[in-house]
Amino acid sequence: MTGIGSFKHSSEFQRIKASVKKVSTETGESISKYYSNLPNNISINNPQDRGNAKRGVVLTRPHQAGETIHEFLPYLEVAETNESIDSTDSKDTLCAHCMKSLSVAGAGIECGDCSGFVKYCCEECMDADLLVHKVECLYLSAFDERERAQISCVERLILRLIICLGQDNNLVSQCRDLTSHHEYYFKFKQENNLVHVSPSQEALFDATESYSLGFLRFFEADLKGLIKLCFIIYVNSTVLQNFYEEPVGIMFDPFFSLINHSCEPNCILVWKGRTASLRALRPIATNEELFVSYCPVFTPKIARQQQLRNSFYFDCTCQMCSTEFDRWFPSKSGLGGMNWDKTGLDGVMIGGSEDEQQSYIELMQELKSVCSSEDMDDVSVLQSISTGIPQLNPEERLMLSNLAYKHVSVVPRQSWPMYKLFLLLKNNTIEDPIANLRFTVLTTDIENSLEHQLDFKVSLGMSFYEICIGILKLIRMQRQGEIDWNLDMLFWSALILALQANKHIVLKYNSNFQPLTQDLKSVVEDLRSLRKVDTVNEADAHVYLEQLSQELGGGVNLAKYCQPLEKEDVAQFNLILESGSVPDDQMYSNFGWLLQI
Ligand SMILES: C[S@@+](CC[C@H](N)C(=O)[O-])C[C@H]1O[C@@H](n2cnc3c(N)ncnc32)[C@H](O)[C@@H]1O
Repeated sequence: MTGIGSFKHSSEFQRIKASVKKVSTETGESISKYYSNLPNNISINNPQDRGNAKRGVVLTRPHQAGETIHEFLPYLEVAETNESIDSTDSKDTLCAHCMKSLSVAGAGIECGDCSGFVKYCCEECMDADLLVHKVECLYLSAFDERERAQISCVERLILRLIICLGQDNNLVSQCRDLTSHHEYYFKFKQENNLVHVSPSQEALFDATESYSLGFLRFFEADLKGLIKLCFIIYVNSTVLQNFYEEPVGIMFDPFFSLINHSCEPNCILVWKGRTASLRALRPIATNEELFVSYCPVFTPKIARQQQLRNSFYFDCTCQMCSTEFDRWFPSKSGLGGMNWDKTGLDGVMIGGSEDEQQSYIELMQELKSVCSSEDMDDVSVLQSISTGIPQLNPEERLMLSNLAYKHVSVVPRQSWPMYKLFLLLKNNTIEDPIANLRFTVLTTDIENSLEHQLDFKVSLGMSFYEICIGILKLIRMQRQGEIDWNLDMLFWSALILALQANKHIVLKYNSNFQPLTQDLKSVVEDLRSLRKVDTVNEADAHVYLEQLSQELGGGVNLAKYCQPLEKEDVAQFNLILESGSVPDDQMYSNFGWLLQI
């Protein structure tokens, strides 16, 4: 690695400075020529009907539901290194180049110069990343270890973008005209806090000031350009997910940045390891514009709108946002739903009963009591209800269980607040395998039914590893005499869960939708391969799960969760496997017993 002194005398340093300066001003010209490597089934257009949306992406030929529209390696990716952020059990340290889980892909090589902050799975990955990391490393080395651990992956993505600009003129041309909304920052600064900004925007503006000054000290580049680059990343980067749809970092890609938002998207990005695959969620016609969702679709309407306004600076006018009531708070009749007041948690039921209105209001008030603090403003309250997963104390847990029990008979189980309750209870019952499996089933069932309703694969949030853990923990408890359960019922439900997980996997990863019987066959095959393990012991089960996690694309270490399996456990699996398949009419009707909260 070169030292900072020689870097600052290098031509690379000068190129970066010149590129940042160039990015600071827009050209307003047509950008298509800078995207000449796009496949010919997509093209960039200028939508007329959505205010300042500028460009969008359209299809040049029809696509079927499930069809791959475009596969690409994101231009830039950064794995999350700050362990306190969104940390989930299944997450593992990722290789900074290929993004594979280090415990799956290899022992791990650390970059010595930044004291192991950046890790790789092998020499090849380290070499492949060298061109960017050698400059990144100089930047990171200026911090002590404690400070470095606090550096967010957003800041690192901006840093990597700045470095890449010096190496790629085409990227400079692409970035010049990307939507960034950095003008809001300058307006806020110039008008001396007169412009209304939310607390989260203010926090972002403060972070921008600190990032851009740090970059200014290091690169001595144009400050306006550096600030614009921060906003290019805020507005155009996307969360990087592992197979289980858990956030593991962020990515930026100039092509993906051109796709506009709809709360009823017609395409979705799915991950196969490092490869991003853009898939049609429904049939899309020639000249139809592509839309992804910038926020989780299954979120209350006002929370979605606030998120879009806050982070992307536009008012969504899609169909889901234009309905009179919020579709995620439906009446049991299916003909109406709640319309929430924008400034509080008061709402009126349109086309449903008063009881339903009362239930929804009570549910939201109680969710507010566990998810937000007293001094939050209305925007933050809504955001925290929709995104927060607080730790519940035993009284709160009991309160939420009773609440779910009380209201499930009044409002539909597939409504958003019921889902939120089950999700909170699922996340707060990790120590109680039975309750945990029960709430996993409940959330999964709702996600699954949404998938059918919407023709849209929402984050199922359910995964093979959760099921494996759930089943194996229960088997162990049964064996140790801690529970006395009807194993038939347990395994039957577990198998159905596994079938649903498998269905999700098949839908996501095969380009054609497959009939149910196919899914069924393949999951039974999967479970059979578990049975095939001759000596049933922990190591074999680990090997099986590790193979599975490798097939599924890295980023997760399934084996960590495996519980020892013994012969009699496998015999129980056999019972189910020998019974063949689950009849269709049982697929979605076997959860009654789990509803006894
Ligand atoms: C990732 S960019 C999408 C590409 C952008 N249209 C362009 O031409 O650069 C995100 C920005 O596009 C605009 N945008 C995206 N979806 C929109 C929509 N449904 N309605 C209005 N503006 C939208 C907003 O300004 C948003 O901040």
